Amino acid sequence: MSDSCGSCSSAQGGGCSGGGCAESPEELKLKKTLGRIKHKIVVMSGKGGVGKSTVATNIAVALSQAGKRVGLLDVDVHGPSVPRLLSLEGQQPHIGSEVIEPISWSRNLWVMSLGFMLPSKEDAVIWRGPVKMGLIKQFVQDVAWGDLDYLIVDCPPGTGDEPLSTLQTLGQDAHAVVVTTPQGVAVDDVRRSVSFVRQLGNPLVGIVENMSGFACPDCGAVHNIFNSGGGEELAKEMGTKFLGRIPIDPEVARSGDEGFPLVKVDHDSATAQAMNAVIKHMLDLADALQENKEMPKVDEVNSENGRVRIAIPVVQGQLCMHFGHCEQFAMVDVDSELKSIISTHFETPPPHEPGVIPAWCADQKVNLVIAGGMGAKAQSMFTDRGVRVITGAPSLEPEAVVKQYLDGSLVTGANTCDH
Ligand SMILES: Nc1ncnc2c1ncn2[C@@H]1O[C@H](COP(=O)(O)OP(=O)(O)OP(=O)(O)O)[C@@H](O)[C@H]1O
Repeated sequence: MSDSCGSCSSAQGGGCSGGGCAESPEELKLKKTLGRIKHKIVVMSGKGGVGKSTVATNIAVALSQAGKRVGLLDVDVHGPSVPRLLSLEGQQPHIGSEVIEPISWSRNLWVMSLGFMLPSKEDAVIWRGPVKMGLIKQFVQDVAWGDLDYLIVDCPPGTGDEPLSTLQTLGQDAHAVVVTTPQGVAVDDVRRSVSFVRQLGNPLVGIVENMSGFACPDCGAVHNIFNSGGGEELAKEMGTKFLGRIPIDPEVARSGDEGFPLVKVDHDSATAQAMNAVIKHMLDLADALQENKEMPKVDEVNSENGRVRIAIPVVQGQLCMHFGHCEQFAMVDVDSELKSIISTHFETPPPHEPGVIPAWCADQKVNLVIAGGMGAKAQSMFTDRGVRVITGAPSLEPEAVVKQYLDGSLVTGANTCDH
């Protein structure tokens, strides 16, 4: 068995043929299911009770109201609350010999939750890690989700088995949304969640600050009774997007208790508008994927005997969102035929002056630059030297960015420096 086979599940199950790993029927089934889902969004939080399930449910409902085909998966094995939030308590999904039918909430929103499987809502679930991990995989692979525009996953809080298993099952193109409240402790926990997502190499959509200010039921205005802005500061510090603030609103709690998500029953209040502003970022993912289609494929980029050098500006070991302010460039050499990384080394660029870095990159035999933001002038200077440019890449470790680029899962957002 080759070294690279050692960690694969086929090898561990004894099914590796040695000349390349044959995928097990389960792995093929999972791949097929995931191949029919355009966007996977995992809603996480560092801490419990910050409104993660409320946000996940409202995202799913709002996307379905926008005409998208949506699946909502509640993998909070210790406190599944989605059935209550959608008035689906007591529903029983049909379990066939090969598939489980999700519960249909509307014409284009389907739901699966462990809550449907428990005999009563008082039942506690005491399962160890491997059982929970198996269950999460089964909920993705064995549920008849069909063709979806979005699968929204409500994860338990923290950075334990369930979020790990969820992201590993859904794959490297699953995006994370991290929910926090403005308080310091929650913000610290979120810092851990963001690092966790990055370590796994998954992209983040960004951070939502829930329970931020108070929406007065009498005058409709939002009052900042406690601190707010912690989530926004953290997003800035961690180089990710701030998706917006949602105030504390008694209507959110009431509509949740009654099983009608706020975005279904209210379109005009400050809170409904705040939620819709957050959801707009999920809708923008589709546009980003569209832009991605224009991305040059690795075999369309200039190369030297099939070896393409990709330069990524980095700061503190991760892609730097501002091209001109990077500390170093990671030079990642890839085999354009095998679509694999050959080697990575780091180079310190000369001081940033207009035109200097494009010339220096060309001297370093760079064929492609993948950056967060880059001005139009710099882009054309690269192009003039035969160096292709991709902008709007996420702030991840350089090899994680290149792996996503090579397997076609790199999702680019807005060019953060488009002057
Ligand atoms: N913006 C808000 N305004 C008022 N109440 C809210 C708001 N967001 C959430 N809540 C309420 O806070 C409580 C906790 O919310 P929710 O269950 O969504 O949190 P969670 O982070 O998913 O919790 P858990 O850690 O238990 O999974 C619920 O009663 C919910 O109705």
